[in-house]
Amino acid sequence: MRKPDSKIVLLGDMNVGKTSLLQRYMERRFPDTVSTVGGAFYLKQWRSYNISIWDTAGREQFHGLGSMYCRGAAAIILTYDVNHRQSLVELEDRFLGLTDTASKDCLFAIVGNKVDLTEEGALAGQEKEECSPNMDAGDRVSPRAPKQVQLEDAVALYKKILKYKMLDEEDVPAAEQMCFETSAKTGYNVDLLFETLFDLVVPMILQQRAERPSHTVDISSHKPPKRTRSGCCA
Ligand SMILES: Nc1nc2c(ncn2[C@@H]2O[C@H](COP(=O)(O)OP(=O)(O)OP(=O)(O)O)[C@@H](O)[C@H]2O)c(=O)[nH]1
Ligand SMILES: [Mg+2]
Repeated sequence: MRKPDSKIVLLGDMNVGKTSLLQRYMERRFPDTVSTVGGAFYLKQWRSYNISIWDTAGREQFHGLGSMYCRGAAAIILTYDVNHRQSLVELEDRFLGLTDTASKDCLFAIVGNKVDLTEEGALAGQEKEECSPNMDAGDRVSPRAPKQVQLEDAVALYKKILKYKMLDEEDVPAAEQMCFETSAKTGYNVDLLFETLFDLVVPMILQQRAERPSHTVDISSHKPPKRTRSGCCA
């Protein structure tokens, strides 16, 4: 297997839907999930590049592994549940520090999942998309409530992250481009999320390649050393 060209990591509290988002994108379905143990990864070919996408465990007991998974990451998806404010708070309190091992120019996306459970999601007609024949989880009817976390709260967190990382707003993608509301259940915005990130990491891959010292020796331009009379090389 070829070494991945880039790495994207999903972080966030348990139960916010990290595994479901990844399965929705990679397998185009919404299966029953079990709480992740440690981590797992998928490999996605995007154009001619291999991108690894790491799913991590949100459970407290696996917290120590988070920074290991983030090592060298080109992008991190910080995931919360729009129906649980605390899951957004946890991103700042518990997960942001884990990203210190990521690449220095790491991108951040902030993703509020489970919008299908909100009144707003229902009004936006997201239920229509979910009637797929492959639906095998979550097809129970859920009571709807107003969203507990607004998109502006995610935008505010994005701006805090830039400060924490000492990044200039002008040098990174705009908050509006990097804050998403999704539903792994209906598929709402899931392709947009992953594919926006893939398109943003490709130039990073190209830049890394350009900066990497070349180990290739051009033998056609190599001249053999001149021989001296004594037979030693000059
Ligand atoms: N209604 C709805 N339920 C969802 C959505 N995404 C995930 N779920 C449900 O939420 C529960 C947790 O989903 P997971 O994907 O396992 O959550 P996780 O973030 O991977 O959790 P950990 O692995 O423990 O960190 C499951 O019952 C999912 O079916 C969504 O968009 N809408
Ligand atoms: Mg999981």
